[in-house]
Amino acid sequence: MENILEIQNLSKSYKQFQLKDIFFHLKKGFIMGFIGPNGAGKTTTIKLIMNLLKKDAGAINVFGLDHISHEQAIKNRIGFVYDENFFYEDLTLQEMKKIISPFYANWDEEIFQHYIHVFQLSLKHKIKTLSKGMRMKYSLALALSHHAELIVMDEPTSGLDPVFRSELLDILAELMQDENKAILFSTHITTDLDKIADYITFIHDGEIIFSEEKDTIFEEYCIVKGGKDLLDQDIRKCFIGIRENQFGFEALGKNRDKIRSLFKDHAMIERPSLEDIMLYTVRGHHHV
Ligand SMILES: Nc1ncnc2c1ncn2[C@@H]1O[C@H](COP(=O)(O)OP(=O)(O)OP(=O)(O)O)[C@@H](O)[C@H]1O
Repeated sequence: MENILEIQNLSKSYKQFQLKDIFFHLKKGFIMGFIGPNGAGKTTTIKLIMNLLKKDAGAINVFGLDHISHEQAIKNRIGFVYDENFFYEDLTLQEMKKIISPFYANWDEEIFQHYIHVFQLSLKHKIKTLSKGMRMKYSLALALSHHAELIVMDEPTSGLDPVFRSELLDILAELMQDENKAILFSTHITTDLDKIADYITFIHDGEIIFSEEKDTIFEEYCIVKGGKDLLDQDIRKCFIGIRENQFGFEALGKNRDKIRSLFKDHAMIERPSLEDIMLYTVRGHHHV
């Protein structure tokens, strides 16, 4: 299966933050959720992919091409949505579209008009009158109207109400009927991804914790709930994160089979959500 996006040993240092040896790849036909808490490095990684920031080291290939030497050709084939999208505030949506659309060889006016209608936007309105959610919808309409093969979205659901968030997820799922496309979708609203993502890449403090198929993640990780009498030093070491209170504990573990054989029927073993995996990993062994 062909990789649409390949990132290897990518590094970038700021004064107080380092992106360390980032690696992951995204295959044609799949949706990847890129998750991590605030400040983990999601936007920095995405800006590096889009060559909006200069990397210190590493390689980024999009459609098998280096992202800098083939920047224009690559950007023609990417639909990019992020909340700092630059628009001229005094222009109408129609005027702004007229500036943007000629940059894309495959611009499709019919699709654009379709999304403007579905998203209930008016092309006569000025950009500066748009709410945060409407602005995001406009960015989406632009990104989805040039037959992009890779859609890169940085926090596309932030600022959107639950009804539209759900509609957006349906639109993305529909786009994936075309097996030649792929989507990279960064968010900290992990419930959005439970539904549609095929792969999850989890970044924390500038490092990739895992980049795996979603189903594999759910097979591997588990939540264990039990009484405090079950906990000793060795057992604690089996867990990635533990929450304890006076009655008992709840913990995130990896290697479900090993944990099941360790606890037998003395503890409850459940399927975690992506949010559980993120929270326990970030908080580690702190008491809460
Ligand atoms: N231009 C910059 N100069 C210095 N530090 C920066 C700069 N841009 C980002 N950072 C720092 O890099 C870290 C990662 O930021 P980034 O925006 O990539 O995180 P994120 O995962 O997208 O977070 P969020 O979910 O809050 O958007 C943060 O600590 C941030 O303060």
